[in-house]
Amino acid sequence: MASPQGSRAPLEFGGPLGAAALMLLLPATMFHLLLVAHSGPARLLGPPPYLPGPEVLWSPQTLLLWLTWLGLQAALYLLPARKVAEGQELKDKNRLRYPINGFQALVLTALLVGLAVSAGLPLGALPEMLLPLAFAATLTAFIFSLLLYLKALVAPASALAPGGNSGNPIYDFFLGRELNPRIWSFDFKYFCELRPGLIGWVLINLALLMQEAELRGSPSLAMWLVNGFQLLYVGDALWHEEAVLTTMDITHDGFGFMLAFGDLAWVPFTYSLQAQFLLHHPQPLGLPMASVICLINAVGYYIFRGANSQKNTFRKNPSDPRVAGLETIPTATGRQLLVSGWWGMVRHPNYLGDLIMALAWSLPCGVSHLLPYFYVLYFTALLVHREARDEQQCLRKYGLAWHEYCRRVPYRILPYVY
Ligand SMILES: NC(=O)C1=CN([C@@H]2O[C@H](COP(=O)(O)OP(=O)(O)OC[C@H]3O[C@@H](n4cnc5c(N)ncnc54)[C@H](OP(=O)(O)O)[C@@H]3O)[C@@H](O)[C@H]2O)C=CC1
Ligand SMILES: CC(C)CCC[C@@H](C)[C@H]1CC=C2C3=C(CC[C@@]21C)[C@@]1(C)CC[C@H](O)C[C@@H]1CC3
Repeated sequence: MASPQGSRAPLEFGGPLGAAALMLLLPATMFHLLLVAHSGPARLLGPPPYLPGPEVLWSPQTLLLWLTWLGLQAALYLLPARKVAEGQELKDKNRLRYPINGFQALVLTALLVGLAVSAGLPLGALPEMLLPLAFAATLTAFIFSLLLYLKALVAPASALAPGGNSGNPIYDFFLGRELNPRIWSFDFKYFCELRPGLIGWVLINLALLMQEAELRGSPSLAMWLVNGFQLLYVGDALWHEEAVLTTMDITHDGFGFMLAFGDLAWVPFTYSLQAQFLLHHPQPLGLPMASVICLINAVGYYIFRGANSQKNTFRKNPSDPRVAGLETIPTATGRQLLVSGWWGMVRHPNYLGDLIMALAWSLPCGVSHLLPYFYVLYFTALLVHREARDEQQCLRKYGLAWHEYCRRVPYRILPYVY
């Protein structure tokens, strides 16, 4: 099958073999983490304490709960939005429209959960259901990716993604064939990227905090910090929801197993690992250390938000007074590249800020275990790989101008190191 660009796009993620391995490895890693976080020794690299049987993983009630959650988030997505944004220009010169109501969905979910808890909903029971819930999410991701793959068979060539159309079914199933699969105006990829997984993550964190309060009389300082930091991160992502429309996930990658599993299962069940760890392995944390950790998170957030906002403002309106004074490099596409400000320090200052925050989320868990640092390790690998993919795409887009940018700003993420 020809790629939509006419010539075949180079294979990523190790081709079909790499894709097949990742489809097994990613769910296995997620279940391993969920099991190990509960166990006494909590060894990241050790064997899981036990292998759960089908009776532990599978429960129709949990599947129903998970589908209700997806249904609730879909209903909130369909509510009137404060704004409707246009996406990047597509190959057929059209632009898709996206509702900007993610933050509203977060607030409404919080209100609904608050009401349900005050009416007696035992949210503290959620941590006991993480394994079957993660199984339901993984199953949903597999079935959903299969339906997306089939849907792409009848999609016009102009709707296909540049990457996920190699002709190898395993690779294409993993990467995703259609760029923006939709039914009417409901955009599946955009919905999944920001709603059920991200909001589910903070809900799981909250349930872990409530369970800790039940067990120990009150939540620990470490648990408060992890909850607060990650709520800030998710709230920020939903507040700046429009920015996701320019990420490679929306503009370049198809919607397949990688993103469906990543969004629906990986994010809520592994990104909540620190809070899971703290519930079962309470860590003493004094105020001086907590203040240092808050400072680290604040520095990370300052860089992350400063860099993202500077680029978004510049891309929307280069004459905006907040960015008009910055030095730029012209490119043959007519777009410019910032070469001073945050984007003149390293080529991915937003990744640096994100990584500093990742560290701050793990530090409240102490230094006795490696497990809570899984996120830092995984995230470093993800961002290094993502940065390399982005470089390739920028090189294709901007050619010589990108070479000039790399010459002027030689470091990728960490000044003078990488
Ligand atoms: N928590 C998580 O799991 C994850 C978090 N993230 C976070 O999401 C955010 C978005 O990340 P991501 O989509 O990867 O990438 P970026 O937001 O960094 O966007 C990269 C794009 O920015 C533009 N760009 C690059 N350099 C310049 C420059 N000097 N001047 C102007 N524009 C430039 C290019 O696109 P163009 O020129 O076309 O505008 C490039 O393709 C980041 O903050 C990241 O940390 C990302 C992945 C996972
Ligand atoms: C399962 C694999 C390991 C890969 C999964 C990748 C996904 C988990 C991530 C791909 C890009 C993402 C982005 C975010 C969350 C993680 C995923 C979905 C954000 C929404 C996180 C908050 C930021 O402010 C914006 C991010 C955009 C990209």
